[in-house]
Amino acid sequence: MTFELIARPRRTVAPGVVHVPDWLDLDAQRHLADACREWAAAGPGARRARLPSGSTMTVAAVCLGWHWSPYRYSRTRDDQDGSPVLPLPGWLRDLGRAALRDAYEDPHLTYDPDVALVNLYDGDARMGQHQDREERAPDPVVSLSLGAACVFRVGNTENRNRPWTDLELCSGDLVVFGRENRLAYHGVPRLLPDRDVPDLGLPPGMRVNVTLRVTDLAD
Ligand SMILES: O=C(O)CCC(=O)C(=O)O
Ligand SMILES: [Fe+2]
Repeated sequence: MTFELIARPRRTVAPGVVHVPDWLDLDAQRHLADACREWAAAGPGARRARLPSGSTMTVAAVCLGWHWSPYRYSRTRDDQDGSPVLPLPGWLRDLGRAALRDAYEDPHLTYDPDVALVNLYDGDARMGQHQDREERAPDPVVSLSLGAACVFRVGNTENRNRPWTDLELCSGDLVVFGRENRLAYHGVPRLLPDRDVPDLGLPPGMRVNVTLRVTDLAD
């Protein structure tokens, strides 16, 4: 298997939006992928959420800390069997804080995410342009990608349309979006299944994305 020989540079895509390629080394990717596999298999498992329009998302997801279903958070898996949401482990919160500090190049930033969404993409799965706006806190979103590469589209804060910037996210990449672009529309228009992928024990062609956020909600 061949890998990129030329390092991809870190990039500030827009104010508050930073892409750090290869932020997770291979061991860290394997550790996170193993955990995602366990979360996706626990209890009622990952599910493709139903949208208010009646259609079903093509991405399957499992949540930690708070259960997100379109378009609200709850402590129980309300669109599944009603069981309690899985806990958000401290090590993942710490990983998110380290990611944010690296992306924003400020080792003193505080960041206490209380929710993680684990998204599982395969085949034709995609995610339309949307805002992450069910959170009460203004803190950034931290996104970690594993497995198959994809196009990640970062748009503007006004609407789903242009201007936008398309990034290629590969396994181990970090994206942070916050500050004046915390509410930027974003999405995943397609996977890039032809790219080389490190062996993380994921099914062939699968992409996993973990986003950490601060809802600041109370029970
Ligand atoms: O899969 C991604 O990279 C983005 C996921 C996302 O936007 C979300 O979970 O709200
Ligand atoms: Fe999102």
